[in-house]
Amino acid sequence: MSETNPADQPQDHTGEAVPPAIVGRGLSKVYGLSRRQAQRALAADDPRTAAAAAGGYLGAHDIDFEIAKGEMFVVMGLSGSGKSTVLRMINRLNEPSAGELLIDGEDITKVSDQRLREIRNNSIGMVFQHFSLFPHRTVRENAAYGLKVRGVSKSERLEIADTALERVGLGGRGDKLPDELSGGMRQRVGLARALAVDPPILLMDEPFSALDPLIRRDMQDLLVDLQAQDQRTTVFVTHDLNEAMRIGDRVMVMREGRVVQLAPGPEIVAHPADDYVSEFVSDVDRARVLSAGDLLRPARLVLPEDISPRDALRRLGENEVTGAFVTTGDHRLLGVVTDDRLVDLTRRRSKTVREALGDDYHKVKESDVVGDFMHLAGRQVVPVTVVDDDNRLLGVVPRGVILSTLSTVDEEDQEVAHA
Ligand SMILES: Nc1ncnc2c1ncn2[C@@H]1O[C@H](COP(=O)(O)OP(=O)(O)OP(=O)(O)O)[C@@H](O)[C@H]1O
Repeated sequence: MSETNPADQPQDHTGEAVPPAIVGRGLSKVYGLSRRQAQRALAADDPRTAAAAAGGYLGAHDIDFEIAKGEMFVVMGLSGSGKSTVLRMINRLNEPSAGELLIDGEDITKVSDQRLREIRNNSIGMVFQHFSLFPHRTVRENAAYGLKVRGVSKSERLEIADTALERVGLGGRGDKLPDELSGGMRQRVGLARALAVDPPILLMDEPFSALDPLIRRDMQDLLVDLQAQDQRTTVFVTHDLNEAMRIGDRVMVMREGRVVQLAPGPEIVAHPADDYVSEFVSDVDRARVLSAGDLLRPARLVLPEDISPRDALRRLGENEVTGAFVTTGDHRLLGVVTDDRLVDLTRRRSKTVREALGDDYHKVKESDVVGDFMHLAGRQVVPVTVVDDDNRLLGVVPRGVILSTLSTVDEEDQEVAHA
């Protein structure tokens, strides 16, 4: 298993570390056995077999994760891998057989039933694949349902519901009945119902899996937009790695009740932990998932702006390259110089490389996806060049790295391609 890699310790505006929103430690779930029998099975050398021998089923085993506040955390795996089991342990719809589950530091496996109800009502919203809307109530009333349960007055809850419907693109449709809407729109009502309550944590169990691909994509885009605005701690279950990539900050890949990899999507694509993960990765459109930042390599040669053409030529020779970047003292990119232009300058006895600066290179930002610039790679003397918002040079994406990454060649060959 790859390193658990909890989200980089997030900090608030004062630089204080912010504790994670949800922590799972050693979480296991055995179905069909008493707690005592389950714990006996979990203590065995082979818990899966022990659980089965006792007439139970090991749904999830020894799961560890930390979910940061505001993170979109995706749980992904094949059917039956234990995704829903893990999700439902977070609000104890599934009672964990072992382990701790902390929400804002409080272990909810130990709280009273009343406290659990409070946490479920106030802190955790849930969206399912089938939203089970009330067919005889209007879209607005359906969206307001969670607020009704919380005792919010009618006028207030209908107003909040309208705002939520607006946010999911259903403004003006509040008076309709659910069966007057398409499948995709009904899912939007379900989402509006969850948003109306505004829970700090949202659990989503395959919410888009029943939708046609195009509508599904729209819903993913909508979720990404909403998430950019709300930064709500969200746990999203899916069996589709492309969906996981599109929406997730990090992805936890599950197989047979265990975690096989937990990492940001691009890292999973670049370094799948095993053959099971590789199988998922082979279906991913890497060019749309990987960004310049994921393929970033150090620039081979960076020269200061006050270097003489003669010294610059010598450095090119020493480094066996035909071109180099020229930057200011604070790393801002001024341009590139090539050996032929430098030779020209030395002949003219020029003192500075500034006259030789060219701009025949392609600049991208770290977040630009490879698919948007890969056609430009290799057309220029220097590789695709990555800069930050202040035009500071971050590095390059060599053509060989792009080609080898997109064609799943391993890292060693990438280095050869880079050289
Ligand atoms: N209540 C239950 N009793 C017995 N076994 C169960 C129960 N719920 C789930 N399981 C089993 O536990 C395993 C994990 O189920 P889970 O629903 O978590 O998988 P999943 O990855 O979410 O799959 P899917 O995408 O099909 O929902 C499955 O083999 C399932 O049959």
